[in-house]
Order: sequence, then structure tokens, then C-alpha cells
Amino acid sequence: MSQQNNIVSIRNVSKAFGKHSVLHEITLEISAGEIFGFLGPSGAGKTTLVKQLAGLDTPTEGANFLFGDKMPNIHLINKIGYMAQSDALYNELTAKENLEFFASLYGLKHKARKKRISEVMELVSLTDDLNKLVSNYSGGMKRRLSLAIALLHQPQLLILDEPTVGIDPVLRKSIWDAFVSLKENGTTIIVTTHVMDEAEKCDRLGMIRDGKLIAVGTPNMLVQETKASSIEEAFLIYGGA
Ligand SMILES: Nc1ncnc2c1ncn2[C@@H]1O[C@H](COP(=O)(O)OP(=O)(O)OP(=O)(O)O)[C@@H](O)[C@H]1O
Repeated sequence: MSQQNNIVSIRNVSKAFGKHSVLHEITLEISAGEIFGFLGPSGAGKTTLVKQLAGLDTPTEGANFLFGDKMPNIHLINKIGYMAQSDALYNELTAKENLEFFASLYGLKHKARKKRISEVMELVSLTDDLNKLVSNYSGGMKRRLSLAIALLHQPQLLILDEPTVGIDPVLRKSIWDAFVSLKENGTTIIVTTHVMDEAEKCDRLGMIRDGKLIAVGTPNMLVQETKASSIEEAFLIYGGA
């Protein structure tokens, strides 16, 4: 794999909050155009790691490089779309007003802004709810709106922290179809999940347990290597069960 293909390079990253060690010596390369999933139980350290990749936190040891530059780096903001685990939306505004606010932060001009807003809302099936107050949105609708915002500026790298929590299976499928078409158009996607059927859809998976990267590979490879019958069983075997 050539060096410039690696959009993300995590080099020997550890993180501690006070005495609490949360990430242990993680090293990993993620290449352009792949859907990479971090799979692990609650508290494993997934959010801590992807926050660093989004430039919102720093490691205690080691370093993260995105597009060849050390993070955090303000100049990379336009290349990254980040969707946090809890929605960062203005509840007292409509969805459209929220989108317009973020679009202006990204410097999208009026005509392009209008076009992108309708494209991203179409993608998350919220076109009919564009003018609704976010306070009247359900939890799943808020997740989808957050995703739409992360997609607004057509980032080369999407970092999505549990993007489909609270979203029903039918919509979940349509959102994953959207991820695949974004990937086909060259977007690199990093997603955290603890849902096994989502893990199967990733090109490669990094299994995280207790802050350690216990296995990396394609879903098929991880299952075959452990002679497991499912990703879930493979995870347990890598975790020492
Ligand atoms: N700012 C912080 N200060 C102290 N401890 C923290 C902080 N942020 C995270 N942690 C701790 O780090 C550990 C990993 O949390 P993290 O949110 O990264 O896990 P996760 O794998 O994303 O889990 P979940 O799926 O539940 O979000 C947890 O024990 C958490 O309590």
C-alpha cells in the first residue's frame, strides 16, 4: 500500500485521563476510499480515538496524521466531516436554519448551499421535514440531520460516531447504501459501531477492547482466521474468550 494512499495514520497512540488509561499504543493505517469500522463494546475507547482523528482531542503519547499532516490541524477542517455521538444541533431552529448555519461556516455560497441542503436532506430522507423545528424531531431524525450536516461540505473523510443509533432498520439500510455510494465516489469513511450487522458492511474492521486494538482485517478474514461462525464470535476469540 503506497504511503499517499493512507489518509489516516495512527502512530503508537495512547490516551489517559488522569490515571485512567483509555487507549493503549494504537497503530493503524486507513487508506483512501475505504469504509473502516471501529467495533467494540461501550467504553472500549472508540469515541476517544475518533475524537482525536477529528481534531477535537490529543493523545497522551504518539500522534495521529491525516492527509500527511499531524492532528490537530485547523487547515484540515474542510476535508473532514465529523458526526459526534451526541447531536450538536440548535433545537430552537428549524432543520433548514441549522443546515444554513453550518453551510455558512463552511463557506458555501448561496446557490451551492441551496443545492447541497436539498441533496443531503434527500440522502437522509428528511426532505419533507426541512422546515420543522428540530425540537419537534425524533431522536432518529436528529441523528439523520446530524449526518446531513456532516456531509454538507462534501468532505473527503467522514468520521461518524455511531451514526445509526436510534434509526430503524429500513432507514439504516438506506443510510448504509448512501455510505457505499459516497465511498464509490472516493470518500473515506470511518465509523464506530457495536452493531454486528453494520460491522459486516465495512471493508475493514478494527476491533477495540479495553483501549487496545485487538484485531484488524476484513470481516471475512477476521472470521476465517479465528474459525468463528460470526464477527461477534471472532471478537470474543480475539478478546481472549
Ligand atoms: N473526558 C474524559 N474524562 C475522563 N474519562 C473519560 C473521558 N472521556 C472518556 N472517558 C473514559 O474513557 C473510556 C472510553 O470511553 P469512550 O467514550 O471512548 O468509549 P466508547 O468505546 O466510545 O463507548 P460508547 O460506545 O459507550 O461511546 C470510558 O471509560 C470513559 O469513561
